[in-house]
Amino acid sequence: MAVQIPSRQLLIDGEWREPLLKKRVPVINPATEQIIGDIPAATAEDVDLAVAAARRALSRNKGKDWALASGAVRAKYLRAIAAKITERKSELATLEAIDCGKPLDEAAWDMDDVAGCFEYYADLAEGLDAKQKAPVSLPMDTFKSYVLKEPIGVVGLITPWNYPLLMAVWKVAPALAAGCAAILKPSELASLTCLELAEICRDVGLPPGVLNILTGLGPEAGAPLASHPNVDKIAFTGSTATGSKVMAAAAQMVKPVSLELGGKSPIVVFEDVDLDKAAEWTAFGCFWTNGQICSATSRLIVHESIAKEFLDRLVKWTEKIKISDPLEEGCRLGPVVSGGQYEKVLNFISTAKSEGATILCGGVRPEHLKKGFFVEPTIITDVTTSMQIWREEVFGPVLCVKTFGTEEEALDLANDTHYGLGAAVISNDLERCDRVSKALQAGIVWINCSQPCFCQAPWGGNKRSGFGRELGEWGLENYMSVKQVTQYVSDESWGWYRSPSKLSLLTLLKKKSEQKLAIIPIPSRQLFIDGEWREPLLKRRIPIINPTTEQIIGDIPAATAEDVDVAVEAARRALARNKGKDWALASAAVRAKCLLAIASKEDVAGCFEYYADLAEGLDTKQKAPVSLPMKTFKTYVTKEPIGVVGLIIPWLCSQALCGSIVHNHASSKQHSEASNGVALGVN
Ligand SMILES: NC(=O)C1=CN([C@@H]2O[C@H](COP(=O)(O)OP(=O)(O)OC[C@H]3O[C@@H](n4cnc5c(N)ncnc54)[C@H](O)[C@@H]3O)[C@@H](O)[C@H]2O)C=CC1
Ligand SMILES: NCCCC(=O)O
Repeated sequence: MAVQIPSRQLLIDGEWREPLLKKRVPVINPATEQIIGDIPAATAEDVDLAVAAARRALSRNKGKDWALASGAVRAKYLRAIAAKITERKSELATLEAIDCGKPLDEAAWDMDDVAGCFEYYADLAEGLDAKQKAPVSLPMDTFKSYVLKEPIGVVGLITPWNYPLLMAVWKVAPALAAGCAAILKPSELASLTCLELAEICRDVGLPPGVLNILTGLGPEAGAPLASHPNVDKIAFTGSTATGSKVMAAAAQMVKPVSLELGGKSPIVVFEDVDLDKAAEWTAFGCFWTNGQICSATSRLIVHESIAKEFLDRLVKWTEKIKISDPLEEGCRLGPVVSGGQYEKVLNFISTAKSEGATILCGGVRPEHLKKGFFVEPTIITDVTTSMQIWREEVFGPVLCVKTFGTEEEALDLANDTHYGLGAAVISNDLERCDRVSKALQAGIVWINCSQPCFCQAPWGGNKRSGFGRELGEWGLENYMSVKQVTQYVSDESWGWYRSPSKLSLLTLLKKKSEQKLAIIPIPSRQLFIDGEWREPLLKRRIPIINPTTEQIIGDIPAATAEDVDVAVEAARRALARNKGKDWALASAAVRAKCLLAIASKEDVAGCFEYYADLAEGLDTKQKAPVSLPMKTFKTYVTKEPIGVVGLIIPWLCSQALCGSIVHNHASSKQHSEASNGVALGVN
């Protein structure tokens, strides 16, 4: 089928604009290896124009046209875009399939998801208005406080090629719903549908500059966007290596980022499963989207008692997968996206072979396809945990396999990765599934399935898979900043300073307490590590100077990298002790008790007490159900501690601890104790 590729330019300020340097990048159909068109290639000069257009969009009519318009106004545009996507579904799906190589049926499914995502965020945009000015309950009735949620501003959205339009829309829809203006930079390997989104935005009359679309190369268009001083936030999906560069660039401007990166996700298959059902989910979990899914469950961990029979069955399912041109009817696996990706996948397979692994099936180009970047779905056994194929993301249709004997062994294997995006568990024992889900270190856990993804539920990873969550209400939060508004509502004057007409009581009290403080001895302390006072390994100390008298009044221990290592180890042990049950996996009420015990001993009690209350509340908020449009799946959300956290605080530490200068003013004694106690800890 000859498909017409529209010739497009960059979308800047609501207009098609030729790139200033007039560069273009060829579009190659990965199924035929032929050049079928080209896309405009933006450079830093175009990024400047797009950022300026986005800023204008935010400030036009004093913001009332977009950022300060009601959510209901923005929802109308989102719904109009959704309707156009649905109207053009078949054409868009075809463009997607020939651009990135995904089977046409999958591309059509993506277009439904794209329209659904715009609809979903239209609903959330409407809901935003009613949620503004949410009151904050305060312990003092002389103040009242509320919270405003505001659009972050101009956001840069950088996206990959595996779901070219869907990954873009996971960012575009919530960013626009929130009231941001955006610059989208899709992957140079697949941008056609994003350029059609540009045409759709023009069709529906989206205000100029609200969405700008810059196609082009990563270093030439993505990098200047990430480092641009007038961009307020970057949301990135792509490889861990590029994500780290984007984060470093954004850090120069202290710009927030959210990162959705790679993965090497496990699927654990227990001995009690229906072999065919489990085999189909295992194949789908790794071979769907031609294996190019960041959350692909590409490490199979199967119980040793069923391994042989299960693998026989899995090979049979795999060999039945129809590999063809993505536009051919019934295609279930197309080519990988590019020549570079094809070479990369084949190199992974040959390295696995040379390291001693066995190619159980696949591993080569399908015989019937002489052209195109096709790789047969591949299953690799005899894998060790030190092999590249076990540790690194392939981003192609390659599954590696290990067996286990006990649940504990399965979990050790599953969590044996720097990544933490997805994980799946297949078993008929739902209690076991629940237990295993809790212990899997991943942002998304599938039970008795792998990969289904709903725009209502949060998406994102831990460890080197990135941070921040897309989709659901969490996706909207990504593009909003939270503003606290606090008002003094008492008729009394504040009374902190000595009034010109009378000496305030508070000032007198303060003077008294200062006098008392002058005679308080400064305790001599060490570092607090692993529940013990420990002298710094290099035995260094820093003098404490009383800023009023300029005298040395004591000293504090000075940690170095060596002590940090010891403290981090202690914190990791604290998390792992008793399989986590002593702290991280203990009920939050247990942690609340500790906070209350501390509160009773410290003058900084208010903050500890407040978080003790919140900790107690955490338990009942776990497993919050997410309402889904399909009855065949159910989803819930749990909140887990991030892990070991380093807390670095400035010299105003006692205030930081109190959270408020209003009801707790700490003495200098408390200053030094606090800085000893909280330099590093487990959250
Ligand atoms: N966590 C998630 O939700 C997803 C993660 N991915 C990950 O993405 C990777 C594959 O996608 P690719 O497009 O190859 O990733 P990539 O990291 O090469 O490119 C991603 C995007 O970043 C741009 N880019 C490249 N260099 C840049 C730079 N220096 N500064 C700014 N932007 C730059 C590219 O042009 C592209 O638009 C895989 O590793 C996969 O795991 C893909 C899809 C979803
Ligand atoms: N089903 C969408 C998964 C997108 C991704 O690769 O993250």
